Amino acid sequence: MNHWVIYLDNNSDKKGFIKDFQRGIIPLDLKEFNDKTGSLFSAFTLDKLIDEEDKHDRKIISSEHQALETMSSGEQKRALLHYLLSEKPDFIILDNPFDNLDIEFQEALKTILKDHSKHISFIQLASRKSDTLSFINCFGNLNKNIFAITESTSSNDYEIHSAFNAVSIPQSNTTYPNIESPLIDFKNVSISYGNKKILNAINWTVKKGDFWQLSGTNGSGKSTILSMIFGDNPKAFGQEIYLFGNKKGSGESVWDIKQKIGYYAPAMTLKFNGKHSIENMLISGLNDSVGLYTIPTELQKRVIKQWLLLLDLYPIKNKYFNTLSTGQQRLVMTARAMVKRPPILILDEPTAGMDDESASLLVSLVNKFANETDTAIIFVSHRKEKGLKPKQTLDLIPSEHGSSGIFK
Ligand SMILES: Nc1ncnc2c1ncn2[C@@H]1O[C@H](COP(=O)(O)OP(=O)(O)OP(=O)(O)O)[C@@H](O)[C@H]1O
Repeated sequence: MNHWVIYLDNNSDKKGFIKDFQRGIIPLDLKEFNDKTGSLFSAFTLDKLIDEEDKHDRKIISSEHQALETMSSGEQKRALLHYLLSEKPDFIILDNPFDNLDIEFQEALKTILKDHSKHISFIQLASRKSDTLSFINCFGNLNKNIFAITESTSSNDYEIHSAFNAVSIPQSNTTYPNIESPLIDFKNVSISYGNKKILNAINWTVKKGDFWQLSGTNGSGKSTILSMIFGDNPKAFGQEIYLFGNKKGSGESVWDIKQKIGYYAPAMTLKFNGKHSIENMLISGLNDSVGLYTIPTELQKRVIKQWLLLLDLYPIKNKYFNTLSTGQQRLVMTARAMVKRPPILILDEPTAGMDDESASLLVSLVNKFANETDTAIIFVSHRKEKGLKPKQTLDLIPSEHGSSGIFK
């Protein structure tokens, strides 16, 4: 039985390839899949299922106890795989299956896939060569929408970039009066959902200029922590959580808090599918808006020009953001979260789904933020991202009493 890996890079038209495949427009080399039934294991399928469950108020893969939407990424992927396998397709396309998964769950997923590889073919779409499944026996790559067979490849060791050296991180004209340090202070924070204990007595202080990696296995509570800082998770109220010196829930609106935090998670990119130029995308970061509703000032334009030069995008500043490669889009979005030089920058799994080269570029940019500014950075990731230089790590270690925090 054949199992394929198809390597993706910044030029790959993955969406187009998947769409064509589903419509039966299949490259000649893969014609063994003609007239076979296939399923798609991807973030896109999950979003569709969540939407459908929501709209029709019915469980498709939610369990008795929990809605799909509230599950952690690992739990969602486990539920999705279980559901797809139960439908017994001839093949499953695995779209970057290990994104957002911790090592432990990656291993569990590899075992499940290997067990099923005896009777189901897998087509793995992989941005990282090191993710290649052990039982893969056919290799290809995708350049734009052209598929080609390649030699079997062992994982590549990507050179870490030290790009962005020519220009310093630009200043901003946004000011933040009365910012108290510590910026974030969790005192003995414990959170449960019903009987399920999620966080157990977390004590965590983030100060000006800190560079944290927040890590932990799937379901350990990383998003829960972020939602208590950046979101309006009602579980935060009644806890001893201080943001910029104020107790959470004591008057400051979520909007007040969001103004002082730059935030980027890859899912946000989908919101920007209109016709926004790269320049306007960055300018809109100064105003925290999706589009550009006010005419930018000369000063704002000057600041953004520096950012465009830094990112080496100045010559194409008028190009539409949605025509850029995934890697370039991520760089722009990460910079966009930083243009107002916020006291806190949160990057939530920013390298998920990126190829090795673009991930190393993004890592370089984030290291530069840390070196040249006093913004406190919180980088959430399961991967030990090669080249990333956080000064401290908060690792969430789950137990039946909820996750406790270990500092490294
Ligand atoms: N509204 C909710 N109701 C019930 N359980 C919830 C709810 N929100 C989160 N959980 C549970 O809390 C636990 C922690 O979830 P969280 O999303 O914070 O983990 P995570 O570390 O971010 O995981 P991942 O890396 O997989 O995204 C999970 O077991 C999740 O199912």
